[in-house]
Amino acid sequence: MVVGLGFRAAARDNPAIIYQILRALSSASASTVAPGTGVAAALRAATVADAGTPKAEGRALPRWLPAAAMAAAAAAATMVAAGGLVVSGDAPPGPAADASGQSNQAAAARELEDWLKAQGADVSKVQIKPSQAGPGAGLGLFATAAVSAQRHGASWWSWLWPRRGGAAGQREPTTLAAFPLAAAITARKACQDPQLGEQFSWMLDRQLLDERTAVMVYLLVERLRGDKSAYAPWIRALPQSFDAPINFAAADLSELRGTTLAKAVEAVSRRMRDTWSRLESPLAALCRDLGLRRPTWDDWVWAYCVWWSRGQSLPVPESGSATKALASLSAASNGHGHGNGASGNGNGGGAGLAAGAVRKVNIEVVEGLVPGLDFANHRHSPPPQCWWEVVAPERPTGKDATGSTGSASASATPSSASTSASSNATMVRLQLHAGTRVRPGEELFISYGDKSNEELLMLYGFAAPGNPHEFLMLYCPIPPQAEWDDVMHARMELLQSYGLRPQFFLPHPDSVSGPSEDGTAGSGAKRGGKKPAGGKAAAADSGSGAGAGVQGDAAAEAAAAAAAPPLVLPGDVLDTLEVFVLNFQELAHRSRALQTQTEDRRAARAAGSPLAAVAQHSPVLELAALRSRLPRMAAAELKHYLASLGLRMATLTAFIRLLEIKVLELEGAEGTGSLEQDEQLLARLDAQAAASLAEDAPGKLVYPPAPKQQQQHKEREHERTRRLRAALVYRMGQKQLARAWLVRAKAELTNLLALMRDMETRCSSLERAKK
Ligand SMILES: C[S@@+](CC[C@H](N)C(=O)[O-])C[C@H]1O[C@@H](n2cnc3c(N)ncnc32)[C@H](O)[C@@H]1O
Repeated sequence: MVVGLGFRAAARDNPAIIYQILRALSSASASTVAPGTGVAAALRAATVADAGTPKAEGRALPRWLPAAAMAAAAAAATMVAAGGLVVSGDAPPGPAADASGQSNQAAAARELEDWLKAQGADVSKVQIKPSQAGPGAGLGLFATAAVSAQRHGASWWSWLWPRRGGAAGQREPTTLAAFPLAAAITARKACQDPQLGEQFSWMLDRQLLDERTAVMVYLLVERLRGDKSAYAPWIRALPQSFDAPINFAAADLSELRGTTLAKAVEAVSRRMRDTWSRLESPLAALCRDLGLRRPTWDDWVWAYCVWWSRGQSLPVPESGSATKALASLSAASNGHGHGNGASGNGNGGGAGLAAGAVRKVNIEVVEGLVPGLDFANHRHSPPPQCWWEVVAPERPTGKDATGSTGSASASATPSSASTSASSNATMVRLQLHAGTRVRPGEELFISYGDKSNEELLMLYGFAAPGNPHEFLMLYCPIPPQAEWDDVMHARMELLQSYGLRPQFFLPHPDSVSGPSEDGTAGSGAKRGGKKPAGGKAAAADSGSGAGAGVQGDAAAEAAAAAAAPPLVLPGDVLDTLEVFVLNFQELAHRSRALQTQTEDRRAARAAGSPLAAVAQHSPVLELAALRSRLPRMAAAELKHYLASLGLRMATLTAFIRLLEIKVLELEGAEGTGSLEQDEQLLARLDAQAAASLAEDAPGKLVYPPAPKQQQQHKEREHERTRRLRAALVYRMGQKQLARAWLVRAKAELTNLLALMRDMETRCSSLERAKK
């Protein structure tokens, strides 16, 4: 069975290619690597040899969009910084202060701020210091002044002086900080490296190295360059270790037993090791030539984690604001002039476009790390105050984007960017959401996107309690391809025609919207849907213990099922499940129906007629509605519905089986115990955190300071607890989801069976009466 990474978190490593490239690099200095040399031949050979290697699945960069949650955080006046340093509030370091901790971190943050200013950043309204986002959150961005951003729309005084109020939606966003794109670390920047630039350019031009790997390799080399690196102050402020599970020790990993993440971590670690095994020696030779120490596996993991936890896709407009440019593009493609204000980071925080103001602006997407902005932490609730966008200097219309845009700025060296946050440099701006106000000293949050805890933990090393974007991933078991019979082939072909995979994602059952009246799939989570029940509430929703279901005698069971809210399965989930229960004839029938539908749509498109909405492939069956119509149904209709309900019964049974397996994986002997046990463990951790908070109260001086060994031991304990807590929050969410769906699915099956029985009874009595 293919282990799919539900969150598309796998790195796009191309190990064979990287190996060849690095080998080539190691045997040639900057001036000697050129097309047509022996190196070029070696690389050509490498590309040919690699042609058969399947491409790793690409994934969208973690985009920092607005959304929701920070949790247990407030408790963390004492926390272990991501760099493994113990930080105690804001108090200046006294004799007992951990010299390697707070003072180092504060000094690193100050040095970073000076460096950012020298690059041309405007950080006058922000400060980088220890975050309060949660245990291990490291540093964060804080406001140094009170700032507020007015709501979009007319000002309150506009009825008095209408013209001074300005048009609704045209207000410029309030900028809290601005970072020059020229200082961003991108593949282009790697190409400008005085020693390695030519090699990077040459390899990227020939697509022998992908942009992300180039940036990771560049990051690694920059770190090894130490004080000589152009980014030294930034690198010094970065975490030295990460809580992402690829760094977990075996004991930490065992806390994830039975989860999708555990499988994903295994797969990613294997790929990373594979990449490293190919990278290691050529990279070592390269570093030796540069006079740097030999890079280690830990260096590679560090670069990998830095990239995945801080990298961004930067939409760089040729002119003006990315938000407006994106709005203009969508307005132009929609053929009308009112943008929706969707920003570069998708948070809709930017100013909208006034009607008639459409001006098409080209955008180039650059992947990279933006020093300074990358210190902004995430939360989903309360909503983050900030969002970011790239703003290029205004240029006259009509020019082509690619040559002369922000990308040109992106290619400048850091030092040449010291033009201050002036209007002639492309800047990445941290903007305040309209209608928001921040106080001095308040931590500024952005959103990393509507990410589940699986994604947050995998990429960023933390999980957010009460995350509204949680989902459960289920796999349909597939035998090895060599064992497929005709039916299995037909199943997989139909699945592929639907554009589906043998796996699906389940948000909380309360957040799924039902199918619309025309039968179109109500797939996915309902926006602003009911918040998933957490903790005890969810446990109550889900019965008790592993595999808990509706218990008691048949009457009580039926009554409980009848009282349960109806099960709404997202359309794609239903379609996927049905593919695995249909028989051969039914599969062929579905295939033909799909073909007809495709042809109809093609014909409609050619004729310029409106396209019919794509309907969910399985029929809409609302049990309550069917039951209320039952007394009026004729025999033919009853038979028709009995056939459909028969299929639904099989689908539900398969679904329940998958859920039972999942619950067992999570809570059974191979898993990590029951949800109730997890709740108790989390409560214990909270109590311990509260106790140690009192012990390590900010400003409390301990003299003499604890011996280094003792401090290190304490730091390791903190790290272990932090990882355990993150694993707990994530796995509890998974257990809650699995149980909630199981209870709902079992109740639906009970109701469905009762309805089928009643239909059959009515059908036979109608037929008897006819005779
Ligand atoms: C883009 S960086 C932000 C800056 C980071 N705090 C630092 O010290 O460098 C992302 C990392 O910040 C931390 N982080 C961000 N938001 C967090 C949150 N809500 N809770 C805990 N850690 C968080 C995680 O370690 C994550 O990998």
